[in-house]
Amino acid sequence: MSLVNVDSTRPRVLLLGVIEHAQSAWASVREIADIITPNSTQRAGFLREASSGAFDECVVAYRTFDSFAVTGKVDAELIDALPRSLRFICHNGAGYDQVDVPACTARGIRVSNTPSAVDDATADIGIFLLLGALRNLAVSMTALRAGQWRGETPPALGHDPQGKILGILGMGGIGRSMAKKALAFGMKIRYYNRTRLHPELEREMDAEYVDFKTLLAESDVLSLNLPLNPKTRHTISSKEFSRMKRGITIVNTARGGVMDEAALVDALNSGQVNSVGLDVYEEEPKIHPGLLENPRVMLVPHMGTYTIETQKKMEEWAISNVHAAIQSGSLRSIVPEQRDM
Ligand SMILES: O=CC(=O)O
Repeated sequence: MSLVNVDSTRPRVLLLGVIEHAQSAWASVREIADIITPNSTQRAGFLREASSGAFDECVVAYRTFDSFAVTGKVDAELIDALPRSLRFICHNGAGYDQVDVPACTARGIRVSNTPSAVDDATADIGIFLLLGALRNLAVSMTALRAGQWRGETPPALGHDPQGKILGILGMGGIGRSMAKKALAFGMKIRYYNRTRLHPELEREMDAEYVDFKTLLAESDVLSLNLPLNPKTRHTISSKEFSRMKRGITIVNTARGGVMDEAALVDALNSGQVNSVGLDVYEEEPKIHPGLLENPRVMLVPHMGTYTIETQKKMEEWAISNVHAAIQSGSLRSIVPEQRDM
């Protein structure tokens, strides 16, 4: 543990990860709280450090997606090692599948994420992957860099987005941003979500609400925009692929685990899925070899929010949750599962 200028009357904040961009927002936290950072670099050490009392009296933890490398999942075991004083976990990211929310709830810890800050950047990558997968750009981009122009076997002709049905599975902020951008490419929007959108929002995106089976059956392109949790794991697997139009294109900027990667490889190999654009993988940073080998797969390494502007926005949002926790004992954006807490 390292700690600077400790004042026992000031609240303590546990910093899990690094603040890269929002330095002035973070400085304002430093003014009102003592910041504690772990020395450990892997989970076993972190658990020992936590159990030794190094983080005692911390009230809030700020965490980044990359802090997973040090702490592993924020699960019951980790929470048990953390001090009883901890009341809030402020996650920097929209997706919070690294945090076991029911385990936090059981210990009275409230969790926040950074919704909406990520919407545009993630949808932009979604559109890039959608166009890239429709146009089979992975093949020619790789060939060009290898000095082979379009390659020995030039890519098959691609498809235009105009007039195609884009099915959006999960119509939260990213799904809605994806819909608006896809409209500009002349796509027709259908969507399925647990709760139907307000009619005004549907009109804004010219989006038609359909059931899950219809979405699978009618989409030319399917975009996955749903969060990963135990209920959504492998929402798309062999049965679902078999219900899709043959030759469909799929884009996933959500989480790898919402789609069964092994079943996806089979569906690509059989031609049931024509092409795919992926930003996320089931076991990042490992990628299924069947995806790496397949030229009809367009891959980027989880870069949905990887822009200076968006990273800064996300940090500022997560820090605003730390502020709210310290100053008013509440959170700006508590995760939906805990809204009644
Ligand atoms: O993947 C990015 C995020 O969850 O914000």
